[in-house]
Amino acid sequence: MAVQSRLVDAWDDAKSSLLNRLITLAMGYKRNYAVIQKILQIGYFSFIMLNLYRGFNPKKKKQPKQVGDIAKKGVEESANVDAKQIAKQEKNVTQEVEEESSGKRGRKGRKGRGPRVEVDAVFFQRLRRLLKIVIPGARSKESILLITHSIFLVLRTFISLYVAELDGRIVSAFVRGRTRDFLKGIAWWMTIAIPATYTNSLIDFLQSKIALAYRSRLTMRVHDMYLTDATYYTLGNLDDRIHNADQLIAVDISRFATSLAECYSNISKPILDTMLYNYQLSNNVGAEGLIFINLLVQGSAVLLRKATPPFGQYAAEAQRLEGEYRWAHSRLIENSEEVALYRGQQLEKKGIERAYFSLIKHVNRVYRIRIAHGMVEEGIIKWLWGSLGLVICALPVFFKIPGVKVGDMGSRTEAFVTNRRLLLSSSDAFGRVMYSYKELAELAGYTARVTEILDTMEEVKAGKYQKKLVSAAGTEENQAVLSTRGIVEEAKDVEFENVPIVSPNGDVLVRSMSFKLTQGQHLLIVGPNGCGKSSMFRILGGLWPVYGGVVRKPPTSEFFYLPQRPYTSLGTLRDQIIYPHTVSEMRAKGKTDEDLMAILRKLQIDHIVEREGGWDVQREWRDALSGGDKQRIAMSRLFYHVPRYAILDECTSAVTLEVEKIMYDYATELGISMLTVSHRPSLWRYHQLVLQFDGQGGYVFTELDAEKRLALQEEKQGLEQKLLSVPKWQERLAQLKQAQQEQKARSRSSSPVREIPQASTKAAPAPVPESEAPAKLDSSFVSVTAPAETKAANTASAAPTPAKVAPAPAAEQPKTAPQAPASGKKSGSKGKKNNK
Ligand SMILES: Nc1ncnc2c1ncn2[C@@H]1O[C@H](COP(=O)(O)OP(=O)(O)OP(=O)(O)O)[C@@H](O)[C@H]1O
Repeated sequence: MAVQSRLVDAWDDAKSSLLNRLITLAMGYKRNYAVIQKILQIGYFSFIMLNLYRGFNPKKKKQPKQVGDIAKKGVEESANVDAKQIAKQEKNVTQEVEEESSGKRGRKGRKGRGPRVEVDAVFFQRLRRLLKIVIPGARSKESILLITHSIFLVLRTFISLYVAELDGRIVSAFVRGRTRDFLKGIAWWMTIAIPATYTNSLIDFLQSKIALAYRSRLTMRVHDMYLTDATYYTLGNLDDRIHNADQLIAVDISRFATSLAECYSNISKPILDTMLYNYQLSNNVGAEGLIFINLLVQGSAVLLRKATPPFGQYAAEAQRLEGEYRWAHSRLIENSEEVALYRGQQLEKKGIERAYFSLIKHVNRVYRIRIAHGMVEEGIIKWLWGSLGLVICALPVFFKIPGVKVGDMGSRTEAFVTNRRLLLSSSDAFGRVMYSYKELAELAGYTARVTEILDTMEEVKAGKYQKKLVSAAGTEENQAVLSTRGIVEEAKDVEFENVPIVSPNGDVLVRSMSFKLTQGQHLLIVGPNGCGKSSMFRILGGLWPVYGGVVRKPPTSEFFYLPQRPYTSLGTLRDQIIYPHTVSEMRAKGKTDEDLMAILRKLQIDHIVEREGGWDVQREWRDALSGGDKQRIAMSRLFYHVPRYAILDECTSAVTLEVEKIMYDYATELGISMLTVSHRPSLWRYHQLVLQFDGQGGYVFTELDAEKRLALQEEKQGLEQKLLSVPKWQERLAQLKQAQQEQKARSRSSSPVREIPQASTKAAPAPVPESEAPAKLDSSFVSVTAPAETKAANTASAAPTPAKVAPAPAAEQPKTAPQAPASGKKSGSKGKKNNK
């Protein structure tokens, strides 16, 4: 019993001491309420700031090997690796490039196999790089716009805070029935509307201006890179990474700029709003409840974030597919004439629709994902957090909060309305921070696309290409060629010294080429299709890399290129002739329209000026001029610029021999050295040197004796024509032999045999010049069957009856063929029948 009573006493003591302590704690809490509130508020805001900071600066994850890394090794460093490794590596690069272009990557990219598109350290690293471009300095136009924009964003938040309080006052005046206060409140409401509406409109305006300014900065930077060093060419021809640079430059940069500008106001303002509204709320309802509810909100936000699909990845993929679809259309427009003449629209339609449906399939998939995600998102943000908010607003009414007065119904209504408005604004702001995660993910997608083009251009400019290589490129011998780089030196003459000709896909067309062309000499380049004739020009023009040896040449400005399909620029007729000069450059050069007219007159195309309506008429010259006109306009460019060297790549294929002669004579007169690719023998006499490719990797560089070569060519053509007749003559010979055998057989079986006098039975051999005869015909051949068409011809011919010895088929019969003497009597039955 005693023990029990002792235990009860001890328990009572403990209870009263705990109670005392709690009372002391509560008293202390009440006494220091203001300080505690401050500490809680500071702790709460520090926590929010830390969370935000961590959100924007995630830990750097170990980066997977990117395609670029592999590619860097692909061509450049592969000399140090054995052939097996190269083949394997090449296969990987090819596979990755193929996957990239066929859009198979999808979420794989997230697992580290492809370019990452996530809101992570890589994204912020890329974004920082782009921000340096779009906001180049603190005093730049963009900074000033951003600061002004930020000021108005803050102003709007303060206006909202004031409006929340005003709203409470108006409702309170209404509940209390105080007409004067109510009207005063309404008057303020109307007054505040003026700065509020102005601020809102200005925020939208400034946001658009910022987006435009970002776009311009980035576009200018990309143009600077894209339109120098022929990057627009190398990007498409020597590298496989960028398939639609036009889409990237024209559309993706714009989307990035808009998204970046939106993200700023959609993230910075809601963050500021959340802080200010929550601060105000914590003053009104106490920091404790707010912290508790915010912890719940933070927890659900983390869940929501985890459940957010990779929208950035989806945005990037959608952009890529948009680009493919657009490209399919632009290809059709570019080649509309060819497609129309082939009636190839059905096939083209299939291709275009394939691109379109790939895009639509992807967009639909994203829409479906968005439904589920949107439901979860709205359920949490709007409904769950909304109800929590209502609980917070009611806290001062149901719980006694130190320092917060709960007055009459009017004050309670005022407090509730104000808090509810604050809470709505706060949850809206927090919701926008949450939604902005999605926008941020999309921004990550655009950032990745824009960074991709910048990175690729930088690498391409530095000579690092990623291209699907031909299988032959993997051989040890070819790798040795691909792994080195040659030297380009400036010189007066053109000289190749042991230079390999290599196509961008690693095909070694000629292992080592050497030749020299001094100024004033003309070089003819011949060889079968695809042997590397134009490739040599591309190396000479600096478009393709030099993989070895030494290229000595004058600067690129000393060369002028005339292709088979001349380029027509946008602009006037004058612009076509002076391209790539501008009119002011033309004037500075001391040239006038009369000079241009003189050039056109020389090329017999001066009538075009009047026909088209003068020098200043603008047209789509590609369609307005015929093929020959375009080639002559291109020639006029040559005579306007008068370069030291002209590269003529089948540039006279559509003009007459007369115009061709005028062009070559005039170019020679002007001292232009010509490097011509042409299969026309008529051009030989203008060249002293010839570079002949054999199409097997070999070549001959020698002097060109046009007369001798033309004679040889003629003889060769004659022989080739004769050789064409050989099979027919052989067939004929076989017929004759067979006829002879039949004749002999018949003569042996018939008795008594009437001897045919030898002289009269001798048929003249077919009238074949000796050189053409495949074999000497036996003179005893008589009365054999002629081919149908010959028989008809013979029947129609005048008497005497033509020989029954069949001549060669009509088409093959030489014009000088003598008539065979008649021998109708000895004709076989078939011959007789025919003669009837
Ligand atoms: N941009 C490119 N990318 C990959 N390969 C290319 C590229 N341009 C040309 N080639 C390849 O290089 C090889 C040589 O091409 P090139 O244009 O020099 O031939 P060519 O001798 O001028 O032929 P043709 O007489 O038909 O014009 C061809 O096999 C071609 O497929």
